[in-house]
Amino acid sequence: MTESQFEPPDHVDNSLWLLVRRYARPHALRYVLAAIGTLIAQIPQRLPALVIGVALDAILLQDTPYALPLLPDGWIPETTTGQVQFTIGLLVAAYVLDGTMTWLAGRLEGTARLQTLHEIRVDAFDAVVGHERSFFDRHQTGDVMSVLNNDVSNMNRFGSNAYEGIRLSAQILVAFAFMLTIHVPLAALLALMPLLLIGLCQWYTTRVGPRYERVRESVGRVNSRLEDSIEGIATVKAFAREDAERDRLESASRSYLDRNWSVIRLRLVFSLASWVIVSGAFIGLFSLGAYLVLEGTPAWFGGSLTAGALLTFLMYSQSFYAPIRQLMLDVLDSYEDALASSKRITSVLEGDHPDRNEGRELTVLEGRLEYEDVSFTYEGADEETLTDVSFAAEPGSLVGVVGPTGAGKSTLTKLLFRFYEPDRGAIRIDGTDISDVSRRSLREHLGYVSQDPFLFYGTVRENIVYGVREFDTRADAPEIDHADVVAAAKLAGAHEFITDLEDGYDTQVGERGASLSGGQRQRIAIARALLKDPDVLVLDEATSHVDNETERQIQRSIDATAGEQTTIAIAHRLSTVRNADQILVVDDGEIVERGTHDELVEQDGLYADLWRVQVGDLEAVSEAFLERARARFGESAQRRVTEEIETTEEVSR
Ligand SMILES: Nc1ncnc2c1ncn2[C@@H]1O[C@H](COP(=O)(O)OP(=O)(O)OP(=O)(O)O)[C@@H](O)[C@H]1O
Repeated sequence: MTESQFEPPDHVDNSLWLLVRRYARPHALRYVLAAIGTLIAQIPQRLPALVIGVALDAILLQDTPYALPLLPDGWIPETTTGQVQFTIGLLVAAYVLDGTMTWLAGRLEGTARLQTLHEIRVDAFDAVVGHERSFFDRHQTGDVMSVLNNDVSNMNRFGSNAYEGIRLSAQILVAFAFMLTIHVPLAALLALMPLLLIGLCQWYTTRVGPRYERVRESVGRVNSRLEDSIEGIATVKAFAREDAERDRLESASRSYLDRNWSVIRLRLVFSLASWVIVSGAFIGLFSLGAYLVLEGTPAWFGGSLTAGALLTFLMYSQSFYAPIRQLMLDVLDSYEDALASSKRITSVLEGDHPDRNEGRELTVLEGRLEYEDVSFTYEGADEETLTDVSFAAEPGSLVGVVGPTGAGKSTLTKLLFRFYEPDRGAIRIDGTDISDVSRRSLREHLGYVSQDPFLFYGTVRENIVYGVREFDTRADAPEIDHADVVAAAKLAGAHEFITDLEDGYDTQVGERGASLSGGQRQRIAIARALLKDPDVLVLDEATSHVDNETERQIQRSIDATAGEQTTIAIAHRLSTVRNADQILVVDDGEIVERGTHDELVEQDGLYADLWRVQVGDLEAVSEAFLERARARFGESAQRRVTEEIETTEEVSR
């Protein structure tokens, strides 16, 4: 896999803007009201400094008369006591208004932001599960999870910082407006300082953006490593590879650390440079202000400046400098980080994934399945995996698919589900080309049991009903008739062991069904597929983990249901498909032989040799077969064949 696995498609110019447009815009009213509330709250927030400055000059120093901008003189009490009370009243009113507006705005913004994120996460998940199998061949699960978790959470950080950005901008503007009311030339001088910072910001963003992209990638890699090691914990332990896994994680985590550190280093330089500019400006302002107060202000520089006014001005300048720095450091920084995350999210959202509802509904009347000259190559593979595969399965028939490992048997059935699209040829059900119908409706008619089926965390019962009902533990979820569940479990040879479990059908199966044996898991998966009552059932080595007797029992059940559904059974154990109406022998992506068991034994080809090996008739195995086995396994071929015979004999006994 390449370094940058999640790249937005070409038609997306600005990923972050796309997410904002699509997900924040529907909540625009709440965002705008929150922004207005934040803006309004700035006025009462800045008021106390102004009032205290005026009160200081007028009441304590008795330098100037008590006067506030925009307030008619008639409103101001004349006595000192009255002015003190008036000042206190103004302060209380300012704090109450500030608190109320901030609370309201925070509430509006908080609910809108969480709703926005919720929608992004759900849509991103929907897009991920909408992708076909090739997407999951290309991306590691942990990396995909990090898009859904870390990158979406990163958008949350950006959302709250962007809101903070509005608050800070308002604070800057209001502070500046108040400073203008005190001393225009001094305020104008102060306004030059942000200009110095713009160049610094440009320097920072061009450097930090690519670094954040690399950090996001390494978060994905750490997640992938974690996921891989924990998922494969049984293998890790069996091979005593804990230390090796630790080393691999350490290397991924080290790369994350290094990349993150390179961001932090840059940020520290940026922070220091901005601090120098801001502090320098503040000291310059204080020096100039003190000089003007002591020496008197020339008329051309705006006239008099009192000590109280200078104090207020300096307090405002703090409400001006601090937010500018915070805006640069936190908001700009989280913007760059969110930009990197938004690229990964839009790559998932906008990536080329098919719409599972696109196409017409599939109607199955009989269940006749037909492959016509189907060829297929996996992405990135040099050779075709399937070449000109053609066969027809009559409604209700059982088709066995056998052949050496890696021959293309599973691939053959993956195309039926449209997990992948064939390069050439067509697959038809009752004459309808499956590429014309929606994937959803196609899959509603199909059942699938793999060699290593996946059980979800939940009860046995929930896993059996999975294919026909939402995996839903809500008390009011529609119920499936328990008798149907039991009937499916009986057909799958699972009922007996389920009733022996401590809580029967309500037994928790553990993570991925960990508390059950491989054969038990397979039987639950077969029950799940049979309960769905599909028109075409695919069993991909579905009974490989069960003993011979149970397999025979399941076979009898499937034979009994055959006639109702068309079944394709892939098997290495040839006895599994011995009674099939038709057996396809696949070798190197092609169907090399076909017929019933007896016909194929009669043909004396590959199938006949495979059969002889499995029944222990080694003497009769053809020289061509042994030659081929030698080519495949080298010197140990003979030994392997003998071992297989011994195993088969043991199993038969
Ligand atoms: N997702 C994939 N991407 C690329 N190549 C794949 C993928 N899945 C399978 N292959 C390759 O395609 C070939 C056929 O694989 P397939 O799983 O269909 O074989 P099979 O006959 O079912 O084998 P087995 O009996 O061992 O299950 C193999 O060479 C395999 O390596």
